[in-house]
Amino acid sequence: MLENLKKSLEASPVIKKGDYDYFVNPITDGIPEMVPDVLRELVAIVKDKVDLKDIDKIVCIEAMGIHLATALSLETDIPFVVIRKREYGLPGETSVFQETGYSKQNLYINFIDSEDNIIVIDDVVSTGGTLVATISSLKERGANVQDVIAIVEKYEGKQRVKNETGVNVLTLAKLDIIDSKPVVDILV
Ligand SMILES: O=P(O)(O)OC[C@H]1O[C@H](OP(=O)(O)OP(=O)(O)O)[C@H](O)[C@@H]1O
Ligand SMILES: Nc1nc2[nH]cnc2c(=O)[nH]1
Repeated sequence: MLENLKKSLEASPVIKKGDYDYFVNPITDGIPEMVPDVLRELVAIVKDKVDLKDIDKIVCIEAMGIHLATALSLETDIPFVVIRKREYGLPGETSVFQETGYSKQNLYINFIDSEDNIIVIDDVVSTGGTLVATISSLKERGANVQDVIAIVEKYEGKQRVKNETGVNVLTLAKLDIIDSKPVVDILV
């Protein structure tokens, strides 16, 4: 299963962001072009693995969670909300400090209500900084974070998310960068 995803991840160029090895792939960057069949296959697996019947909202993180949430929303008719990198200053907005292996910035949460039953979908969990901060913030708002999905797991971030939030992230592929080359295992 997911042979196309494996091939695509293995073909990812690796660039440097400071000391950080950053892989470039359609799922995580939108370049090279995303093949619709791969996206369909990912959504089919998420639908199969996650109980979506009581989910009020799919929540994704700008930018590279948006195409995943869109595809899942079209397949399930569940609405989605984007955690943005832009501040709106709307009533009820909360900010989250996001730190990755190569960046630091604020994210802004709007229109996720107390008691909303949500799933979070993102492209990659690496250091876990993004998901730890967003899951904690969503819980503080009173949302019930039923499931969290990241298509690719890199480094030890998934374990960090588990340790710091208690949430198990569903990941479909593990990618390590060894000698500047991606090494990939499919997990489902
Ligand atoms: O586990 P972490 O180390 O926190 O890394 C994961 C995050 O890094 C990327 O986001 P980025 O802020 O680069 O934004 P993008 O989606 O716009 O590429 C990715 O989309 C994840 O949200
Ligand atoms: N595309 C991409 N996104 C990331 N987010 C965190 N690490 C990475 C990475 O290596 N590549």
